Amino acid sequence: MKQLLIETKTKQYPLFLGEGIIHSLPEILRSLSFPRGTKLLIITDQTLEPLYLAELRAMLADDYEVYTHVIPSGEGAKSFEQYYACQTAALEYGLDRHSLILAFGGGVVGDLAGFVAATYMRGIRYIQIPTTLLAHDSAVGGKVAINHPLGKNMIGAFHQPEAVVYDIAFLRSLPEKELRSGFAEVIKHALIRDRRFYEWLRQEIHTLADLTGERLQYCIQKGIEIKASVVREDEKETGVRAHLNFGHTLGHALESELGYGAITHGDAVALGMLFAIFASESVYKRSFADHQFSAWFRTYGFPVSIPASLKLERLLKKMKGDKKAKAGTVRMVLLKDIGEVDIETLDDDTLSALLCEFAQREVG
Ligand SMILES: O=C(O)C(=O)C[C@@H](O)[C@H](O)[C@H](O)COP(=O)(O)O
Repeated sequence: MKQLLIETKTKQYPLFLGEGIIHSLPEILRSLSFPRGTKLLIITDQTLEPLYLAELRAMLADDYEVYTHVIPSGEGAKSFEQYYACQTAALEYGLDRHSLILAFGGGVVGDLAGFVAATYMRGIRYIQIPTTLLAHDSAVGGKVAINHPLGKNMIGAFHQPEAVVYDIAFLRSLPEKELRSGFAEVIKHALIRDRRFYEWLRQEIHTLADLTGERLQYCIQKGIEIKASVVREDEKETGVRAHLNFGHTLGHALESELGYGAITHGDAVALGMLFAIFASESVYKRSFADHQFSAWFRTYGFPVSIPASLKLERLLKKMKGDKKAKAGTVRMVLLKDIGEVDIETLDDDTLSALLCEFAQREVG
């Protein structure tokens, strides 16, 4: 089992990474140095419940009074209704300020359960136990949130977990679309900070089928290290942390416009990255050979053009509501070079023209 340290201004916590490490969860929890309460609430989703919940519950029963709460699977569960149901469960089970929440699942469970932990009795401890590739990103760094029909992750907090326990054995049973979704964030991490890792990806990962064994573990570890280095510099997104939003300005608008869950987060971010690269070429007057990126992305099955059903004006409106926007003006993360990004302010006319051109471009 590997142990990485996630350090932020307010907290340091371990990330345990390995195959089959879920079976060591009781020992891992005992090794953590916070005062232990009596109650523990596992929040998970309907897909994971029949596969693992009974085993997980039994594993922890010697150390805790274990309670469980199951949410529907999918992005739609990051809703106010599900958040409220989690809070009701926590109150009914009598969780107190010393209780612990386990977020057992992918990004949706992690974001929702983390936000429940951030706000229950003004904040209690929680552990992230990611089960997807996407969660190599979302489980690290303490961003927790639910969605609003008017925008993705609009209601949330920064609340760091006590630990992240990442058992890559869970990834074996991931459906292809979930693997692809997580891989988009791996590509993002490479593009924003690490040219050599980007080159490695282009050489080694030709199809999603290559994402197994040592290659998969390398992608996860590199992604986590890059994410951790950004969060170490800037925990609360006052500066460089916004770079992690590369591809997300359009990506989040797509998710919200299509309806949460209609497109995976990673597919939306991948298309958002293609748009960001397209905009970067125009703003920085340089060429990244956009068509090559589109062709590369297409080999994994990512969408490369904006669905014709979407209205560009509505997408623009959502992009203007992005969290990085200032006084209604969009600030997008753009690619200066492979491994280097910056934030640029784009006025409405420029953004609108770029989006139209992007939507109409020929993808060979
Ligand atoms: O951790 C971050 O910071 C990120 O921006 C990582 C993103 O990949 C992730 O999707 C995040 O939840 C988006 O944050 P948001 O603040 O734009 O909602």
